[in-house]
This record gives sequence, structure tokens and C-alpha cells, in this order.
Amino acid sequence: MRTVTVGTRGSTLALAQTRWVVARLKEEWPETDFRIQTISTKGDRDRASLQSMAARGDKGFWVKEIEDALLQKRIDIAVHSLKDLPTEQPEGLEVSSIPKRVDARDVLIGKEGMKRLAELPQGARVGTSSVRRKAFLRAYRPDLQLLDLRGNIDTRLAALGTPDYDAIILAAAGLIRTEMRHRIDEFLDPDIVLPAPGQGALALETRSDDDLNIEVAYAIHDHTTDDRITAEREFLAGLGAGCMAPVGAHANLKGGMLTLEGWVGAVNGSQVIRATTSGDPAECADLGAELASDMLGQGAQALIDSARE
Ligand SMILES: NCc1[nH]cc(CCC(=O)O)c1CC(=O)O
Repeated sequence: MRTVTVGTRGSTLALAQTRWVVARLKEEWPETDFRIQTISTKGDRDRASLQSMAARGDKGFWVKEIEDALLQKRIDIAVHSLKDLPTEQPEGLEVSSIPKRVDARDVLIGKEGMKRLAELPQGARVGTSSVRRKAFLRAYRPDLQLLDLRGNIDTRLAALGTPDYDAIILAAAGLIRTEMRHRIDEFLDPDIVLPAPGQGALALETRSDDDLNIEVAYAIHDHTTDDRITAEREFLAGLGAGCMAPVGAHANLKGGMLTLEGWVGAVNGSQVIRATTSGDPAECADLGAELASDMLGQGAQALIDSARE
């Protein structure tokens, strides 16, 4: 039997999504043996300085060590949360497969009586470290106290068991993939908090010259998800921004048309620039790039810079 080594971070979520990927691959390739190897990244080891790493333009803190393992042939396929993967891959590597996306929305989990965003009391304490979530939440409810809350899903859920937080905001996808969907109290309305580009989607990365493993990975590729996230990521790339920017993007396919919505917010909540475009899904990359230049024309750069300070 041929063995394919699949590399991932070791968090509960990373392992859950990698086991899901391996189960799907095994359905397509029953004669192949898949082995999971966990790799620790700078993001796992040095969480406190994530924001400063992002400010320095150091984008690959969730993926660098995993990409090195791919290049050195210690692993054959890497599984990443697409949201955490920089918009460009290093020389010699490529994204060879995008499996079907799960729910892209953000969700709220709250204490008793704090289970809906609109009904949180004045000054309620909400945990999130995402500048995107902070920017859009502040624009909607300037009274809320937004408190930093870092760490993996388990750490963040545990924070609700302390007196410090009334509610926390997370990605639905993380809870769904770790079989904690039942903990979700409210799916946030995307008209209030627009999800991150690529949220809820995964990427399988391989060596560019490794035809065999590219074929293995591509068996679970989903074209619709690919068109949607390509538009979202081209929008992000066109803004020159990364996963730590106050930028939301969400694309949908309906009736053969791709609609892309993009937001850029001021971290202090004073302003959110919103724009929408739509067209042929075959033009998904151009739609994203065009929306980005439209937003830059409306002053988006100053808002992105405001998050870097
Ligand atoms: N930045 C960490 C991260 N990367 C991907 C997800 C969620 C799952 C996904 O979007 O696929 C999360 C956690 C979160 O934002 O709550």
C-alpha cells in the first residue's frame, strides 16, 4: 500500500479538520494509506505576539513550518484553514485542492441572558481578538467592551466559564468541525459582521511538481467553493492585506452569477466601507481585484493602516 503523509497543526480544530479530510480522501483512494503528522507553528508557540508579527508583514505564522515540511518531503499534503493561509504560496508549493466549504459565518456564544448580539446589555464584555470582528462590532454597538481573547477553541470556550466575559465570538466552522455546533447561541447576521475571506474553507497544499499527490488531493476539490474563495482572496490581496486586517469578504453563487461583498472597517468603529459586485464565476479573480481597487478609491487604505498601528 502507498502511504501519503498529511501534515497539520496539532490544535483540536486542526486535527478535526484533517481527520475529516483524510476520511474524504480515503473514500476516493481506498487503496492508499493516509498518515497524519502534526507540526507546531510559530502561531502555536508565540500567540502573544501575533498582532505584532502581522504588523511587521510576517504573514505565515500558521503555516511556515508546515510548508517547510512539504518542501523537505517530510509530508506530502498539508491541510490548512484557508483563512490562515497567505494569499501567495512559496516557490515550489501550490494549493491543489479546496474541499467544500462549511458555514462561513461568525457566531456568538453567551452566558444566560446574553445569547443574542442585539440584546446584550449596555457595556457587555465580548471576547474576540480579531480586528475584523472588533471593527464591525464597534460600528454596530459602540457601547460593547471588546476584550482580547486569544487561543484555540477550547481556551476561548473556557473563558466563558470565568467572570471576565459575557459573550465570545468565534467562527461557526470551528465549532461545527469539532462537533460543538450545539454550543452556538446565534449566527451573526452577515449584514452586521461580514465573515473573513476564506472563513469556513480548507486548503490542501502540495509540492508543485508532485503530480501524484496533486491528483490525490484534487479528488476532493469543490469548484463552487474555489470560485467563491478565489474572489474573496483576490479582494484581500488587492487591498495588500492579510488575515489580521479589518477586512471582510463573502462571495455567493446564485443562478450562475457570482456575487462578492467586501467590507473594510476602521478598528475604532468610526467607519465601514462596503461594496458589492457580481459577474460570471469564471471571472472570480477579476471580480475580487476590481472590488479591491474600487474600495482603495474610497479610502480603504487608511482604514487598513489604522489596524497596523
Ligand atoms: N484564526 C484562527 C482560526 N482559523 C480558522 C478558524 C475557524 C475555522 C475556519 O474559518 O475554517 C479559526 C478560529 C476562529 O476564527 O474562531
